[in-house]
Amino acid sequence: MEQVATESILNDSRRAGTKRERHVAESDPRTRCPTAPPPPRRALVTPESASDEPRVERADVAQAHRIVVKIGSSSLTSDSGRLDPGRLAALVEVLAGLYRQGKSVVLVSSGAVAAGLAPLGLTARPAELSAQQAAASVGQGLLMGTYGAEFGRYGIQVGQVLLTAGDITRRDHYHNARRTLKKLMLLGIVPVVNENDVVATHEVRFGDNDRLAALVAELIGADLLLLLSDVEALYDGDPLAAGTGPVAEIRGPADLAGIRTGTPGRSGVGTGGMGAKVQAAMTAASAGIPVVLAAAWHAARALAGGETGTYFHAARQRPAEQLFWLAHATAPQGRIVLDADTVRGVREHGRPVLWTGVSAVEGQFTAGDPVDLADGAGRPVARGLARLASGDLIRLLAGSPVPDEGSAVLAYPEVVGAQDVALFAPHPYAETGSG
Ligand SMILES: Nc1ncnc2c1ncn2[C@@H]1O[C@H](COP(=O)(O)OP(=O)(O)O)[C@@H](O)[C@H]1O
Ligand SMILES: N[C@@H](CCC(=O)OP(=O)(O)O)C(=O)O
Repeated sequence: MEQVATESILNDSRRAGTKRERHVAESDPRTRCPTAPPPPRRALVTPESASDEPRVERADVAQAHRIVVKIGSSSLTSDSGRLDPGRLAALVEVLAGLYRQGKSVVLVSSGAVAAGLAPLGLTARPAELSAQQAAASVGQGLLMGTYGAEFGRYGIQVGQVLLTAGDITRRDHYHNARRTLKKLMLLGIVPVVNENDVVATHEVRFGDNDRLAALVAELIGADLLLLLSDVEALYDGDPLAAGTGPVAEIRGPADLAGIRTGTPGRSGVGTGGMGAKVQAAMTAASAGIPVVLAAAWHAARALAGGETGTYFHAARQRPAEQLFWLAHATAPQGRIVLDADTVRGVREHGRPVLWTGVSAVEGQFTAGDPVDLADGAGRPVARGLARLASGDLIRLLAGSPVPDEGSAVLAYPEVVGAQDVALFAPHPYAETGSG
């Protein structure tokens, strides 16, 4: 799971109550551009103080109109790890209530692999990818059949939307997915989204659906993301360990300091664990979307703005869509290491990356590809869109002529334009590796 966060999120977490089901370049003349660069645009959202937008509070959740609800495998399965139709029915009843109020709902549902276990005679999630894919192939149909029947009881139609990480990475596909989702909602159909497990590979895979849900929330311009799981909230440590407790709210990255998240719970069917949920929640929050992380059995209460689960405050401004996509939906094709002046210029002044500020090039990319920008210690600073192919950049740095494009490059020596940079912020919470 990529540890990408935007600068946009702000700052004071409070621990809440009970412990119930605990299961639960700049001035260097070398870097001056001979032609005027485009005016620097701050990457993503600037801190909270820069905005006059009112902060959305938890109680406002009840007013949300366009809602993405994500439910994990662990909340759809019985203790034996099989799909539990009763749990699906309970969720659908809540979502149908939203629908009746005229709200638009997109459901991101895991559970395909779990639903396929029994028909394939399996008792646990298989480790082998092809076996998971076979289970998902059988299970996705059963999952949709059950959702179709349950929503049908309320006169609601559902539409299946299967996405791969690759679909989201490509900008034209990203836009296509948005068009389809919006059309379905316009038609009064509830989209049921899952990863297209059957074609996903180890390399290009969401794995869990948390990040997918955050991306879908941005895609449709949601005003709420509800992440439902088998635990009542984000805990400040392993929920099963003594002395840990639920966290009521996260106002920004600083609140994550000291919080330890582990891998999936004991259901044995979830995949991402709490780290993936926190990452997804922060991603959506950085896009200006408030997030509630709650237990599936508290879905109705969470949607009514009740004090349950963990509330992640949204950034007050939505970032430019292109920068959100760049930071969160793309996969870097290579890495450009920058000198210290250029790092400062990019981070603090929104300046472009000039080839003279590049100290090393890693990987193979072509012009237009997403690349990570790193500092001298290799720490990722930002993601940007390369204007030069890696080969040309390496030739340029070596002082060799660049075929065809040489004169253009020297006249306008930006390797990454200022408007094509999305800054990263470090994630202060720790992954423990155990749930
Ligand atoms: N800090 C934490 N707070 C809450 N849950 C945690 C934490 N660390 C690990 N977990 C585990 O994460 C599990 C939820 O992740 P996962 O099994 O992937 O669920 P899902 O199927 O809903 O995606 C919980 O059951 C819990 O045991
Ligand atoms: N796409 C997969 C999701 C796998 C999974 O378990 O995800 P999650 O429960 O969100 O951690 C499926 O439908 O089985």
